[in-house]
Amino acid sequence: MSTAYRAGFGCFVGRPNAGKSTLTNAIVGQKIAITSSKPQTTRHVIRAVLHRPDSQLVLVDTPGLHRPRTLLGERLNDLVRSTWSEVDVIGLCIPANEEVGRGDRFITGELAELKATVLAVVTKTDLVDKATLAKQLVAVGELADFAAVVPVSATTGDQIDTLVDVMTGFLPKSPQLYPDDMITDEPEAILIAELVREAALEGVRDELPHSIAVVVEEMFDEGSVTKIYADVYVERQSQKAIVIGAQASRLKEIGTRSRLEIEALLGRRVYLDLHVRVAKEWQRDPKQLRKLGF
Ligand SMILES: Nc1nc2c(ncn2[C@@H]2O[C@H](COP(=O)(O)OP(=O)(O)OP(=O)(O)O)[C@@H](O)[C@H]2O)c(=O)[nH]1
Repeated sequence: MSTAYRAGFGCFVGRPNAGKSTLTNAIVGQKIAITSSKPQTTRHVIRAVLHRPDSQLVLVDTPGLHRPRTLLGERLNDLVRSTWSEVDVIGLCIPANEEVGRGDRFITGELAELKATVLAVVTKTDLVDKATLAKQLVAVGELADFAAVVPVSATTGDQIDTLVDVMTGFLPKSPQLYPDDMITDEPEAILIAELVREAALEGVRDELPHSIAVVVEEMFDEGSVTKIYADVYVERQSQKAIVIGAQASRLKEIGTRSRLEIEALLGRRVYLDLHVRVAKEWQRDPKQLRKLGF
């Protein structure tokens, strides 16, 4: 008996910090989506293609839906909604260690309008004991009539395979969508920019994540080394000083950290040159936004 091939798009949604990016990484088994301990850092729609003998799940990474305060915020929300309307299966992520709240209810309401199959994913199960998890599964089940409720831990890998099985089961019968060897269709430059941005964000405790943007200006191979020239954009002169640090110590740290990640991504030695520039109020300026890829 032959089983029909299934293929389609899936994505994870949920309030900021719900664990969407980490989950995507755990599923793909490789660092593609960018995680950070700060909320709302996922910006670009990054597809990860998950191959199985009889199925192909194309994961689309969306930024968190949030109250738009700037033009950038509005664009992000538009991006989220347009992504949601294109996918076949949506995993609503709700952390096991935080009570179901208004944010979850808001997103659940938005999802009800869509054609996609919606399942709930209770994330970060490693952070709670069994009794707490059981209670959370009940609370999540009461939120809506989900197609399934799957508890997972991206950190330990627990139930990750099960989640993929469940999501794949909801995909439509379809021919393969992408070639076998494809993991992501995101241009390398954007992944690299995101790695630099992630490193830049790590040390800046008091700044909003949206105040930093990174653009790879030039990238070429020279012998065995890939040379990359990237601009780190901040909004204000004072932020520039913070990113650079005393005697450029922070900038060096950002460079070292992201260079190692980029070398791992490309599998080559990398020379990375970072320039910090002030793009005043860039979050509110449509022209700047377009230049930075939004
Ligand atoms: N212990 C534990 N921590 C997790 C797990 N998954 C994610 N985290 C942590 O939770 C935080 C948020 O994870 P992200 O994957 O960046 O969350 P996100 O939903 O993509 O966040 P936004 O980009 O803000 O929407 C990070 O500090 C992760 O390390 C998990 O399974 N276990």
